Amino acid sequence: MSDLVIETTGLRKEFRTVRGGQRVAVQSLDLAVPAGGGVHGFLGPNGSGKTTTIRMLLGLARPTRGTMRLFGQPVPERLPHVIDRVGAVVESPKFAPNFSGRLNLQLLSDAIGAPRGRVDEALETVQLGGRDRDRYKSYSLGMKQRLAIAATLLKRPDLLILDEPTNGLDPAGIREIRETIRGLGEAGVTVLLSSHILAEVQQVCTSATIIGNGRLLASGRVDDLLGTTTAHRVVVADPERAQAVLRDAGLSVTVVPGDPGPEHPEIRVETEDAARITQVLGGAGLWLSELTPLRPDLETFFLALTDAERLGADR
Ligand SMILES: Nc1ncnc2c1ncn2[C@@H]1O[C@H](COP(=O)(O)OP(=O)(O)OP(=O)(O)O)[C@@H](O)[C@H]1O
Repeated sequence: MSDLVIETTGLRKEFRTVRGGQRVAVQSLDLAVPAGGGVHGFLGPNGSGKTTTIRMLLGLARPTRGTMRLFGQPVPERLPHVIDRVGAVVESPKFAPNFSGRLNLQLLSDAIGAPRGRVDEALETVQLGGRDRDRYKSYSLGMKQRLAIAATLLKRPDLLILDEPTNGLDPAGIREIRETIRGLGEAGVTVLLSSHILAEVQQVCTSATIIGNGRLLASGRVDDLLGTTTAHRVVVADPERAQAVLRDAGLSVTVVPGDPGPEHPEIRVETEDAARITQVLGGAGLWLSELTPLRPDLETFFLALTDAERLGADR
């Protein structure tokens, strides 16, 4: 029994262009999303092949080459056997505009024969904020997106695939969707969350796959991808003396303009050993007002990877 919820091997998709040429949207993609719940980011710049990959997994597009498995079952061949365990929001779902969100869900629930109470349960999870009896057409984009997620929850999926669910939302809408997704991951649902907004995804994902030009660039736990802290930011009243003292102790130090400005410089010390910094400064009678571990964020990591990919592609 495979412990991967999603597994693709050598996946490739070619499209024919109108001029009779060929566009490779996905090439040799090995995607592995572990079972056990949590949010897996599927990250890549616009046009990198995320939607195409998701469409193939859901049987909406046919791969040119390669194999795919959902819950260990080969798809699309065995898709009918696993599709009940999969919820997906890929394109804007079609709801009846003049019916309430609740009625829309009730109709869907009846259509799939879901047990009574599922509609309440799904609405509870996405927090429609008491607007469930209002007409769908009066909903904000964020509410429409939350209703779409609620619709997928009617069958209590083990795997939820969300393609850019925060596209077009304002910061408050993004935060609400993020909290919903985080809650689902914590409740044991495995979520594949595609996005090109990295800062956003970093806050909810435990693991991630990064693609560029249809190719795998990196995959793994977010903590492992980013590595550990290698430097600290230090704020002290006398940065000049602090620099000298730290350098005398053999530490590598750079001075960076602080926030609110260059008149409040901060010191960057290239060590993961926070205790050593406090010991050296304290020994010289210099007291820290701030000590912050610096880690690369996913955005920096992603841009470095995808820039390298772009440079490679231009060659
Ligand atoms: N039906 C199609 N016919 C031709 N080319 C296509 C088709 N669908 C996608 N493509 C191309 O395949 C590439 C990958 O597109 P895809 O939509 O999968 O990327 P994406 O990572 O989801 O991007 P985005 O973040 O913009 O949604 C793009 O170059 C796109 O133009």
